[in-house]
Amino acid sequence: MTTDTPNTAPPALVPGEDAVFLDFDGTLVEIAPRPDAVHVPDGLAEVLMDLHALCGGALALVSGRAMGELAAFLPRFTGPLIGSHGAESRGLDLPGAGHAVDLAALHARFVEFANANDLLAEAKPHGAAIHFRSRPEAEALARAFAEEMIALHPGLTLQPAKMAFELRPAGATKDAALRQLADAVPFAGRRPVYLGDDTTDEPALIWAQERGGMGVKVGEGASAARWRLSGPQAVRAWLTAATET
Ligand SMILES: O=P(O)(O)OC[C@H]1O[C@H](O[C@H]2O[C@H](CO)[C@@H](O)[C@H](O)[C@H]2O)[C@H](O)[C@@H](O)[C@@H]1O
Repeated sequence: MTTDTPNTAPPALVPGEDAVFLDFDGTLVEIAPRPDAVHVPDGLAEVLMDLHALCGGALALVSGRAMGELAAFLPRFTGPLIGSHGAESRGLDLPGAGHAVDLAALHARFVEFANANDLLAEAKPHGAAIHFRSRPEAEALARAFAEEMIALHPGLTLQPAKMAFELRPAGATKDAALRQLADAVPFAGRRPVYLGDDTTDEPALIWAQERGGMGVKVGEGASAARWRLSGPQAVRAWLTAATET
């Protein structure tokens, strides 16, 4: 259930006991006008690598982004990645998602619609997204298009995002991926700590708390998380502090 999260900063991480799961956009890095315009601050990969080591390898990035993009944004982070909402991963024993969608045709249709309506199409390895951040008034138009595409592509489902509508494989969710990993090395026996900013993160925030861990909502908005950090800068400072103790 989504509730109003108190504006209470989480207590310090305990790297010897915690398993840390971090969303990317809006959590580790600030939201940008376009998906390819995010700024990754100097030193972020190094902090993540330090914390990954302190946590005995139990730190993973968990994103709706394509895994290859995550890797490209953070080339010096070599730890586990979960991309495309759980449909793909690196360094983890996850099955990935299967579907029978003609992605080339889907991507072409998204580009055609975006060009005709001054929107932005994002081709993803397991789906696609239509972004309306540059034209907020086009939200209903973008949603109608995404719903039309869903109806034509069984196996994909609608994933509302920040100023965007995505199509992702049904069943590929962040919390489903984490449920499959939680009892395996190096995460087993550790307290899950999940940080996220978006609706796609809510089930994972709830999952972490149900397992006796911490859910940390990043930024404004209602959430089921018990803890909150004000934005990516506060997240980075909180993570950095955990590497300095
Ligand atoms: O799960 P996340 O790591 O939070 O990724 C969610 C989606 O993030 C990206 O879109 C969002 O961020 C963009 C850059 O800040 C922004 O321009 C856009 O409006 C946001 O929706 C990404 O493009 C998607 O593929 C991710 O699923």
